[in-house]
Amino acid sequence: MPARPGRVVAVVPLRDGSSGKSRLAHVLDRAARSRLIAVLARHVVRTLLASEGVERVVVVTSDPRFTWRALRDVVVDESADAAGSAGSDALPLLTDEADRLRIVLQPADRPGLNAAVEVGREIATQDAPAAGPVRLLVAHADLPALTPEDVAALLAEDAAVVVATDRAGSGTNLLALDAGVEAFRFRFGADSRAAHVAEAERLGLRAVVVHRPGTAVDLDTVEDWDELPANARAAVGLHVPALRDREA
Ligand SMILES: Nc1nc2c(ncn2[C@@H]2O[C@H](COP(=O)(O)OP(=O)(O)OP(=O)(O)O)[C@@H](O)[C@H]2O)c(=O)[nH]1
Ligand SMILES: C=C(OP(=O)(O)O)C(=O)O
Repeated sequence: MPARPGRVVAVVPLRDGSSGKSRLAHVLDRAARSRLIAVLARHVVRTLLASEGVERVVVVTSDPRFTWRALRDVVVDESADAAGSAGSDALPLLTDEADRLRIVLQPADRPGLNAAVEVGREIATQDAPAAGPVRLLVAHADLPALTPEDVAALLAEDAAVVVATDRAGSGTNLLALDAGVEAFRFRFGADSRAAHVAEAERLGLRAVVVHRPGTAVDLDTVEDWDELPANARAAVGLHVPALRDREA
């Protein structure tokens, strides 16, 4: 059995519903990009909450309003039973997952992706060590093919640092890390796979690089869309299938 901390907290950076997916701006208008960001985030958060061993999910965002709207279906129980028992003017009933999800505002004076992940690490470790050490699982919010099996595979790796690369093998789509290693600096951005492995080496930690279809496919470009498995395209819904047509 891996000797890694048993408590896993997932951290999902999600900037906002308007500035992301800029590399799709030539084929999707602003409203469609915003819908796409929401669909992708919902998929990633649902997958993490459904993954064995993930205790809670912390989404760090500069737009909590957008994020709450995007994740509403995850936390609000829309079943007929819930609607019937709640009455028309009652507050909505929450799903079982609701108390395992936290949406956190990224302070304006701590901008950028790496700062967002750092905020997530601080929150994830707030109750450690009293409640036990934490394993951090950082996951980008735009991974349409991610499955609970992918998450399990990353968590099964017995290395202090686990990097799941993007399609090109140069970026980092997910990163698992013993949260107690505070000296580890997040290096998301260009060539982050190499930067994260170098960071592990600097600290004398073992790093493992993982490349799986479900972890490698993010959705930044039209080419990424072409690489998506059919079931992941279906999960994304109606907004993107027209990408090729609109480009022509
Ligand atoms: N909280 C937060 N999340 C960020 C920030 N920058 C990027 N992210 C998130 O990090 C993940 C990876 O971001 P990118 O791959 O750069 O994607 P993107 O936001 O769509 O950006 P572009 O395609 O470059 O326009 C996504 O979940 C983003 O929402 C940031 O400054 N703050
Ligand atoms: C942020 C990263 O990449 P991208 O912007 O391509 O998702 C990364 O791989 O660290």
